[in-house]
Amino acid sequence: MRSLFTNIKELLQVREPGIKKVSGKEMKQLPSIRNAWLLIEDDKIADFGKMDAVPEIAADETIDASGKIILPAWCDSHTHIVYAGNRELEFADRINGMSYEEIANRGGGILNSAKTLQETSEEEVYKQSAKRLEEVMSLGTGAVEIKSGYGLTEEAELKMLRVIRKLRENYDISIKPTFLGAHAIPKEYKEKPQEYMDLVINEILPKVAEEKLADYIDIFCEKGYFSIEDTHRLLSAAAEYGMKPKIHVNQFNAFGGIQAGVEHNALSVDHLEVLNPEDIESLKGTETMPVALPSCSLFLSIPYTPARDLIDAGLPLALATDFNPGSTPSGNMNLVVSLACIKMKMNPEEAINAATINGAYAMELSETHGSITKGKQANLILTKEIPSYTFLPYAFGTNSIESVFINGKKLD
Ligand SMILES: N=CN[C@@H](CCC(=O)O)C(=O)O
Ligand SMILES: [Zn+2]
Repeated sequence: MRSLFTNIKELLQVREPGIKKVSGKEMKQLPSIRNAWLLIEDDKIADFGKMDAVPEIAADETIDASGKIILPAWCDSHTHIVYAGNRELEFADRINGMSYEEIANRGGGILNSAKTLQETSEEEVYKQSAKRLEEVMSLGTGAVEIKSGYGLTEEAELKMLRVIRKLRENYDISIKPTFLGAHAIPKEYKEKPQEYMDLVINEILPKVAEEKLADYIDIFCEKGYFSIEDTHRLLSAAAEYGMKPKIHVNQFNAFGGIQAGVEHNALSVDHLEVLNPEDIESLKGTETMPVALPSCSLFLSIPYTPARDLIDAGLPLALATDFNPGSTPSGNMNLVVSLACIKMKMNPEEAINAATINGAYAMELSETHGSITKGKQANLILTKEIPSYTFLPYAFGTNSIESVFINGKKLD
């Protein structure tokens, strides 16, 4: 099947093969072709160029994209899409003055979601999660990472990871699974947290590895959750199974989480709302991608990741949603890109790079996703008629997407 797009107002994020990520000043560059054509063949990008030099092409269908922009689908490298139920009651509590921390301390928060997930059947968790996955695909997401972490028992963590596996089997979208057993300390381990770490490392992790249920390891390295020592221990154990770290650090406190991640060659360090100059220094010269989650900052009214400090220091930055029931009940990458511009002072070019090629890097997908490159997966966003790509983050409440193509297929 060959589909030809013609008269594309602007074809965005056009790159040669081999670009894994963009950093610092490069993030300001968003290569594009104005008045372009694009050919997709089955699930891949076959060719593209300028309309004034369009070759004779025998296509099965031709789509006139006059006035419209085409860009690569979003790459969302940090989500918790698999969960059960919701936490709208805690949302109301927060409106009435309780903090996220206070809610967690009274047994709510992650433990609340874990209880619900433990009590929900695998089929039902799948059903609820599939609905969310379909929603984010329709919003332009073409590759996604999904974490466990609302199980917190062997049975429930494996249940979550099997749901992720089933989503991978049933949906034509790249999904990268991450094991986040160390997301919170269950109530029964409150006085003996080391025993919970023993359970995660000695019992659950080997089963996850045996069933090949996760590519990555994650931990919530935060005061009141897991320490630097826990982080070193878990990441060392996971390395034995070939699982690379993608870890939650510096959400509320900066106490060495980034350095721990970098020491273990983390693929990404995520959140980073609270950063000190040493954190930025320690990321320089590494292969670790910093990941910002601005919808979480919006929802919890916490600081936004200081994107300018990171980018101006020459570092790369990726943007992701953090879609989860407690801190970010939204998987909308379009909103993330808008917030990055409005609240983090990222330029539209930087935000689009962060949400495409750098997001792909944070899932080890930059060879196949994240740019308009010959041979890459045909994962595309076709916009409505819009004045420019800056209109996407500018019109933050508007749906500017006309259609989404994943692996060459247009979503219904
Ligand atoms: N911070 C840790 N984990 C999730 C939120 C968990 C929750 O509140 O359910 C996050 O990334 O924001
Ligand atoms: Zn998260």
